[in-house]
Amino acid sequence: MRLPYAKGHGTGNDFVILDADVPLTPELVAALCDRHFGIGADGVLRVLPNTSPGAAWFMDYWNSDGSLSEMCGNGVRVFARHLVESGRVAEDAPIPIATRAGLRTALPEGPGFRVDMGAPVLLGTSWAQIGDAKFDGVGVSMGNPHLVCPVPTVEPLHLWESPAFDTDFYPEGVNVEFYTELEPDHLRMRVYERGSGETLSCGTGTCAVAVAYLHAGGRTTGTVTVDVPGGRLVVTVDDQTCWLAGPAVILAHGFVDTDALRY
Ligand SMILES: N[C@H](CCC[C@H](N)C(=O)O)C(=O)O
Repeated sequence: MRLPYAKGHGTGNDFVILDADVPLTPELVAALCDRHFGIGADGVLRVLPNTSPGAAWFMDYWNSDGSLSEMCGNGVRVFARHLVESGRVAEDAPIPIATRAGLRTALPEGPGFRVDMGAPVLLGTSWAQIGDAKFDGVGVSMGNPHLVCPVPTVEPLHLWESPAFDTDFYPEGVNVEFYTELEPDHLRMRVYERGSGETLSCGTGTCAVAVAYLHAGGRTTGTVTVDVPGGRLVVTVDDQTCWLAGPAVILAHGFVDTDALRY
C-alpha cells in the first residue's frame, strides 16, 4: 500500500505522521519506526476525526515498539503543527486536540506551541535501578506514567536498556526521567521512554520532572526550564494545570510502500 506521511519533531523527539485512516497494527507501527528498514521515528501520530465533543481531531499516538500511550507532549505540538500546515485548522487560534488522556489545547507561540497538558498527579515514591545503582524517585502522572529521579549528573547514566522498576507500582510500565539542577528553576534531563527507549526529549517527561522538582522544593507552582539532549522546553505549573512550551517542526512529506517494510 502506498501511504502518504509527514515527518516531524519537537526537540528531537521525532514522529511519523499518518493522515489516512489506515489500519494500524503494532507490527506496522514498529516497521515504520525502524531507523534502518523503515522511515525511522520515536513514534507514530495518526490523525483521526474525533467523534466526541470538544475537538475535531484525535491524536492516535503509538510508541516505536508498537505500544499505545495515553499522551505525548512533544507529539501534540507536532500534531498541532501538522493540522495547521494541512489546512485543517487556522494557524493563529487555539487548537483543541483529543487524546487518550483527554482534551488538550495547543496555543500558537513563537515557532512552536504552548500546550495545556492537564493537571499532573503525584503518585508517591518509587525506585529505578541501572546495573547496581538504585535511584529513588517520585511518581507523576501526566495522563501517562512517569518516575522522576534526581541525580548529581545525567551524563554517565547508561540508558541503552530499560532501567529496572517496581512493576507492582507501575503495572503498565513507566517512563523514567533523570534530572539534575543546573541553577534554580533550570534543569538538565535524560529519559528512558516506555515503548521507545532513550529519546532526545519527552514532553510529558519534562512536565513530570518540573512538577517533582517544584514539589521537592516545597512548591506547587512555578516555571522551570528543562534542557534535554534535543533542545529546551519550558514548563509552567499553576494551581490548575501544567503548560508545556516548545518548538514543533514538520521536516518532510512523502510516500511509503508498506509492502516494502519488514514486518
Ligand atoms: N513513551 C510515552 C509516550 C510518549 C511520551 C513522549 N514522547 C512525550 O513527548 O511526552 C509513554 O509510553 O507513556
